[in-house]
Order: sequence, then C-alpha cells, then structure tokens
Amino acid sequence: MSDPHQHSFLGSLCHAVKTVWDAGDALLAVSGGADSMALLRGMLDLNQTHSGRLAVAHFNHNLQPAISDNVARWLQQTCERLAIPFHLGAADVGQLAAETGQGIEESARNARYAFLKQTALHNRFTHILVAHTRDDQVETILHHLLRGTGVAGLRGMPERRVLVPPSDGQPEIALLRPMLAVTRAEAVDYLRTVSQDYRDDPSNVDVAFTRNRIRHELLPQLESSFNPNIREALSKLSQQAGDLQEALEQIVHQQLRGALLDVNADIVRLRWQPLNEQTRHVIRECFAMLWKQQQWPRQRMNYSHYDRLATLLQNGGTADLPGGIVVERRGELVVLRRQSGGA
Ligand SMILES: Nc1ncnc2c1ncn2[C@@H]1O[C@H](COP(=O)(O)OP(=O)(O)OP(=O)(O)O)[C@@H](O)[C@H]1O
Repeated sequence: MSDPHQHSFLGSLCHAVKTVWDAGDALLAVSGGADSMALLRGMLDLNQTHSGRLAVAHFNHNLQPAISDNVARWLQQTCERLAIPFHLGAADVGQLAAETGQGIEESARNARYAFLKQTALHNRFTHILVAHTRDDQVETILHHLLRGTGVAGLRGMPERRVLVPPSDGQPEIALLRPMLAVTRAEAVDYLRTVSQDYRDDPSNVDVAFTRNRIRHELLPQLESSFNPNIREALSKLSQQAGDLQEALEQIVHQQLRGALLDVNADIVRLRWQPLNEQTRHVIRECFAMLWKQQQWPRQRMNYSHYDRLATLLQNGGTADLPGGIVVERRGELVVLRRQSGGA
C-alpha cells in the first residue's frame, strides 16, 4: 500500500486550504459519500501539523429515511472514533418540496445550506468546506451549457464565495471548494490508502435528476464516442472562463464607478460617455452588475434584455423591462427607474 502521507490528494488539498489554516477553523460538510469522506480524512491528516479547529456537519434529507438514518448514525460513530465534533441537521425534504412547489434537488440544497450556515454561525466557524471535485465541476459546466449560459456560467463553481457577509463585529462566513483540482478517482484512491469506507448517497444513482443523467449517461458517451479527454478539456475551459470573467468584472466595476451620478433603491442616474473600446459585451455586463447591486429582480432578465440596453445606450430612447424597470437615455444622461408595484 502506498504511503497516505505522500498521496497526491493531500498535496492538492493542502495547497487549496491555506486560508483555512490562517483563520484556524473549518466546518466540513460531509454527506458520507467518497468525496466528502476524503475531505474529512484529508483535513484531519493535514491538521496534525496545523492544529486548526475542525468539525463535521451532516444533513439528513430524509428522502429515503431507512437509508439516510443509517448513514447519519454510521457517520456519527465514525466521527466519534476519529475524535472530531459532529453536528447533525434534518428535514423532511420531500414534504418541503411539496409545500414550496420547488424541485427536490433545490429544496434539498436550500435546507442543507440553511443548516450549514446556522451551524457555522452558532459554533463560530468562518469557513465551510464542501467536497466538490473536478468531476463535479465538469458536470456543472455541462449542465449550464445544456440550460443555456454566458461566460460566467462556463466558469462553473467558484473555489470560494461569501456565504454570510460580515455583520455586527461577526466575521464573514466563506464557502470553500478545496477539491476542485482533484478527481473523484483520486479521492477514492486516497480513502483506500487510509482504509476508510464511505456510504454513497442513494439519490446519486437516480438518473431522473438531471445532474445524474449528465454523470451517468452524457459524460460517458462524450468520453467514449467523441473525446476521451473531455473532462480535462472542460476543466481547462472553466479555468480560462474564470480568468476572463475576473478581468471583465474589473473593467465593469471601473466603468460603473466612473459613470454613476446618484443611486437610491429605485432610481439610478448615470452619465454615459461612450468610449471607443467599449464593446456590447462590457455594456451588457455593466447592466447585469447594476441589477445585482440594486437587488432588482433578475429571474426574468435574459440576454436579449441586456442586449436591448446596449442598443439603447448606442441609439438613445426608452426601454420597458421586467420587474417594472424603465430605462431612458437622453444625451449622455441615462436614468433607470423602478416603478412601484414592479415585482
Ligand atoms: N447531506 C449532506 N450533509 C452535509 N454535506 C453535504 C450533504 N450532501 C452534500 N454535502 C456537501 O456538498 C458537497 C456536494 O454535494 P452534492 O454534489 O450532492 O451537492 P449539490 O446538490 O451539487 O450541491 P451544491 O452544488 O449546491 O453544493 C458534498 O461533497 C458535501 O461536501
């Protein structure tokens, strides 16, 4: 058996969690599946030289209670054996989905993230770690492509995002994905070297869920019939899209900062001086960012709405947009107004 301390998995994980050791704490989101068990064992292993505060959070979705209760019990015992604190949350996700009209996947995710945030807040954790791998990233990008996406969607899941902003002296809580460079096979191989078993989530093999169909049907077919290196290709595309999007966001920030005259919840006034190098793409992104900053409804805003705004900036005129937002350009002045009653 190879030495677990030399395993490439630990090298990648160690590289990705530097900020965690600086902050000194991490709440590990563990489902009991191979990926998150590798996260748990890997973090415990690395922690021998870092002495950070670690704990496990597990959420029982109760979709198949006979199985998920067993998984929760097994994980609790495993955590006791490994001497790591264990936090358990539970909900009847099937019932939640029926009540809210949301899909099962969305309800499960919402309930799970609410629990993870609460657990981190109550126990003063500033980082929540989830175990998405490179394979999950590739599946996510394909999912976005199938649904329709822009450059931002090609980036897939970010390595870090703020989950709870800082408030009243409380530091922010960040979500980290330290395993995005690791393949699922590497994680499973690491578990084998430390003789750690795991429990697969039964919902993962249900091909009715879109993501599982991508995992079990689409990707294997793309690999066998089109490109055996499709995962690597998509993973590289995601890194490039991420770099591009970051550069674009900087340009958009600058552009907006220079153009904003005044802002309140329902009215934004801009002085827009067209620059030669401005492309329609930058203009569309400026408006997308403005909508985000203003917290105006974005669900019904699509590419063609933002593109219409780019035309309006070039030609002048007025546009009526979803959510009761009216945009008008006269000369260099652009006024965006949210009318009362707009949802
Ligand atoms: N029941 C659970 N309890 C705690 N953590 C979980 C649970 N299920 C998933 N996670 C965490 O989330 C990671 C991703 O899991 P999964 O791919 O099933 O989620 P997802 O539905 O794609 O969620 P999202 O992409 O929103 O994080 C897991 O590796 C694990 O870290």
